[in-house]
Amino acid sequence: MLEARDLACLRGERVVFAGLSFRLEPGGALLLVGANGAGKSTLLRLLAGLLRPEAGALLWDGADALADRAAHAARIRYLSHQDALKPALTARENLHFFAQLWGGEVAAALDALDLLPLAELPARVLSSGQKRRLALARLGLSDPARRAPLWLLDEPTVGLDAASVGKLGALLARHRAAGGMVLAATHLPLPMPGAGELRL
Ligand SMILES: Nc1ncnc2c1ncn2[C@@H]1O[C@H](COP(=O)(O)OP(=O)(O)OP(=O)(O)O)[C@@H](O)[C@H]1O
Repeated sequence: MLEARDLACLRGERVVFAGLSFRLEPGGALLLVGANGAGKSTLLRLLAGLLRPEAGALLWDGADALADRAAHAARIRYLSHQDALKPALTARENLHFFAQLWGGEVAAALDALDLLPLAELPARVLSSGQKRRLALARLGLSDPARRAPLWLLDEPTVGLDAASVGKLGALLARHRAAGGMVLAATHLPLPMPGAGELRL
């Protein structure tokens, strides 16, 4: 279980948020909402272990989640605003790189976001929505032994068409049904039935 207790975070000299507490149980999901600049991306970066909280604690099963960075990295998948694709590699090769780290079936992960017809194209020629789909397809990788329970998604549906939003919804539902958790910052509708809302 993930628990944030009284988290505070500074960017530059400014307090972005303080006194932030929430819990997320296996199978749970939380939508991060708030105006531009409210701190949604900042919170996701903090939860990913990329920023230190100024105050408060982040706990995983009751223990300091950030004490062991490698252990924390293994339990998360973080999708930022950037798609983190290698432009010269094909869609299939981009996923193959991550499959070597996490395991999983590249073809099935491509298929989950309807990318098999585009598999042999270099990432640089994909449209922006297709690039986002390829970034999201990484979530479909990993064998059960290396499954990362906590997915941190920053504006996952930007640029996606309605069919792709539905496919992402199916991926999120499968993850949660297997006990996974999702935290997603978004200004757009995201199909996550039963998700809580955290307003920053
Ligand atoms: N490296 C930085 N140095 C100083 N301030 C920063 C830095 N990064 C972000 N900030 C500030 O922190 C605040 C929160 O930014 P953040 O990107 O978390 O907002 P957000 O809620 O994700 O916004 P959006 O909806 O526009 O994506 C903003 O005021 C931003 O200017």
